[in-house]
Amino acid sequence: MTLLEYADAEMLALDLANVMAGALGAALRQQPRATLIVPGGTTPGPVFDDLCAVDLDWDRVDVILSDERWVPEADAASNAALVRARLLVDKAAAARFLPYHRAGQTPEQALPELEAQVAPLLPAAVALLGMGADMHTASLFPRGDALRLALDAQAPALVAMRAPGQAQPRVTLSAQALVASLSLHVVITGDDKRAALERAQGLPPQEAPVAAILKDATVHWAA
Ligand SMILES: O=C1O[C@H](COP(=O)(O)O)[C@@H](O)[C@H](O)[C@H]1O
Repeated sequence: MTLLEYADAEMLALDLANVMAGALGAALRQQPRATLIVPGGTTPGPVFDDLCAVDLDWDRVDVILSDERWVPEADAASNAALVRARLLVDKAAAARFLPYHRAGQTPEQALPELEAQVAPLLPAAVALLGMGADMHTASLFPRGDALRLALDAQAPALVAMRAPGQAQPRVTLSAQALVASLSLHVVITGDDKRAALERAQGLPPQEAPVAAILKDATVHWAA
């Protein structure tokens, strides 16, 4: 794991967006299309604001979520809604986005179709992940009902997850799908998450799921 510390969240967002754009550009010089994995939640918005303005062949980029809360996009909890509002605008509006939520279906019902669409897009050229103070990343939650499967090296790309304290069911990329990414970044802010990151490094992934993806990751932190 590499830890990069920034003077403030604005510097972090700018630098991280540039690093991600560089890695996406490099991938697009080698292959016809490139996949970008992005998180939801409260942290990545400023990174999206900078990344969406970068000159890239966005029409050759496939954007998928690290995970989704099983709610329609009109719901404030929707990760897809965040991505549409903050990333898929400006130059990045040309990217292709694959949302996960399917109205009228449970995650389990939707999974076969989603797996068939997502698996061919992996490994991703670039993945950006968030982390909660409880040491979850994507929707790999401590005590999640499918955590064992999601941490398994043979796991499918996508796993349905329910976890104590989480209002909605989730779908999440498995740890294997995340760590296969060619360029893997984690964005965190605040002292509580910094302390959680340090704690996670001494714990097994069953207790601290983020530990499963840290080995080759670059963690970007600002207070
Ligand atoms: O529930 C989620 O949480 C994590 C972390 O979110 P944050 O609000 O603490 O930044 C996020 O990475 C994930 O995509 C989301 O579904």
